[in-house]
Amino acid sequence: MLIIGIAGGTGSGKTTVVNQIINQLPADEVCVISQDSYYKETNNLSYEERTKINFDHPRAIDFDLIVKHLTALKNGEIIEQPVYSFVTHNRTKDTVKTHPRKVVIVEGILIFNSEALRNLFDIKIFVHADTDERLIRRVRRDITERGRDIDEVLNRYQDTLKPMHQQFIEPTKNFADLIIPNDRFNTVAIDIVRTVINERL
Ligand SMILES: Nc1ncnc2c1ncn2[C@@H]1O[C@H](COP(=O)(O)OP(=O)(O)O)[C@@H](O)[C@H]1O
Ligand SMILES: O=c1ccn([C@@H]2O[C@H](COP(=O)(O)O)[C@@H](O)[C@H]2O)c(=O)[nH]1
Repeated sequence: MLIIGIAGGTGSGKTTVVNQIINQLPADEVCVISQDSYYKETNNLSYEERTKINFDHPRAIDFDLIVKHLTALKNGEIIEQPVYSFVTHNRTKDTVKTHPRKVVIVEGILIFNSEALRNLFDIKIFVHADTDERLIRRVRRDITERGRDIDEVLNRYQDTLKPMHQQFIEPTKNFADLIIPNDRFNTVAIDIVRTVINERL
């Protein structure tokens, strides 16, 4: 099994890069684990309280469960990946059966913050896009796909996204084996990653 970790700031294009990597691979040879699925359960909080959570701080993530699930996949076991709702800011009651595959891709802003998780990756990739580009993408995406308004996105950006990016996400670039510049679509980098994967398949 080849386990690839793909980190990078919000809006850097991690999900897009993952989709570009996997869209030419046989579906039964690859699976994706999203860090967003592993936000800690907050059933004890009201919706109002959940909107105040700092989702860009490592303590918001259930790293123990990601490590447990990844280890289970490595051991050939099927896992029940949680499903997260950005509308309710909580896990839903659903799960997605995720089968062990030859290639497992884990993507998320904070995945290189956990040493235990880092140690499970065979290849660590950091997707980079400039701050202004990421902000523009985030504003567009959160309004069209995640039901937010412009004030909510900009306030969250100033109060948490920017400082958390500087404190926790950008420094983990140093752990990367490969940095993909993604201000524009980077087909050369995607081809290189695909070649590495194909060699291992
Ligand atoms: N290289 C790129 N050029 C232009 N837009 C991009 C690029 N990569 C991603 N996007 C767009 O930016 C937004 C955020 O990308 P996404 O892959 O969801 O980022 P992330 O998963 O890192 O938050 C999406 O709307 C996506 O279509
Ligand atoms: O309920 C939530 C949980 C998280 N977020 C934001 O999501 C991004 C991480 O997702 P990307 O796809 O990598 O952008 C993170 O910056 C959180 O602030 C949210 O808005 N609501």
